[in-house]
Amino acid sequence: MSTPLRIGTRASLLARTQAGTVADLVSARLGLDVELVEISTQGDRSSAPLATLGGTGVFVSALRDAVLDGRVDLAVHSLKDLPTAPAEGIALAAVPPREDPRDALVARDGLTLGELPPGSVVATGSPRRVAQLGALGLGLEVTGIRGNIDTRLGRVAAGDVDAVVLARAGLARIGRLDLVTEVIDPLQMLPAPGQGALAVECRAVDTELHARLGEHLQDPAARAAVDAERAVLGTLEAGCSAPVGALAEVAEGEDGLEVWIRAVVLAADGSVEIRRSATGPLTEAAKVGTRLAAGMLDEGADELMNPPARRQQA
Ligand SMILES: NCc1[nH]cc(CCC(=O)O)c1CC(=O)O
Repeated sequence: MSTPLRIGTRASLLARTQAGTVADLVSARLGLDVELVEISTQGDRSSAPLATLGGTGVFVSALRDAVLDGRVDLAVHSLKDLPTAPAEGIALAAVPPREDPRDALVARDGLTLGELPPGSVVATGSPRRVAQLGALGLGLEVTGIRGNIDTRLGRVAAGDVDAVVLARAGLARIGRLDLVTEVIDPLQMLPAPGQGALAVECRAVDTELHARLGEHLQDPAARAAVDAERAVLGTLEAGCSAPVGALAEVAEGEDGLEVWIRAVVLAADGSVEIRRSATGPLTEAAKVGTRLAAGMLDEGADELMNPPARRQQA
């Protein structure tokens, strides 16, 4: 192959590492030459709260534009940053093997959540993490934070805050697992749908490339798990800024591989929550997620996510 396959990435260390992982897979398994191309996005250029930048899609659309107009052939995203609505002309070609999806605590002095004294300041910009920290009832004070992983870690090192909560996967990818003081059990904090997984997108018209990526890069269990988790988010019509956690796991059942999914929807402060789980065949992963979320809506999930007071303010 003379012209290399161009892989679009955001410029952050995490994004470049993720794209590098995919580049290595493409080169090893498809035998193609690859080239990384950095694309800057609105989410990278601004330090405003994500919600004010238009929420879910800020990191994603600039990369998709580069795929659609032919500057690059593939885009690599953190799957949890993808909006649930499909994008015109773009195919989700592969979900490679997933990192550990759990959240991680990075706290001063090696402390765990249970060891942080009441009144300790924990920083996170994620409504899902804010709500679940509140639900733990530990008397922690939660404060907002933005910026890349290094910036956030720096706030603990500088003593500005007592702890931050981050995706364990991001820390693993940039080689900072040494800083983790607790990997948070999903019983205490369910991760964001798709957390720890990567999305490899290409042009929908590149059907041959799409098929080869699906065959050689995709981990079928990871794909099924994120399909189930994203179906929860899509059915709830919630974005990445909603207090929704979901985690699907794949295991051998009586009739073959099964997906088991847990999900939670919380009030913003974590004072009320709806929690459910469901299971079904791997081949119907998305249906399992949809069914689970429909049950949560029956229990009032929509009112929890969009309380009347907040509707009036908007
Ligand atoms: N929302 C930002 C974001 N998008 C993906 C990751 C980490 C990697 C992943 O979750 O796969 C992060 C940072 C974080 O949540 O700590």
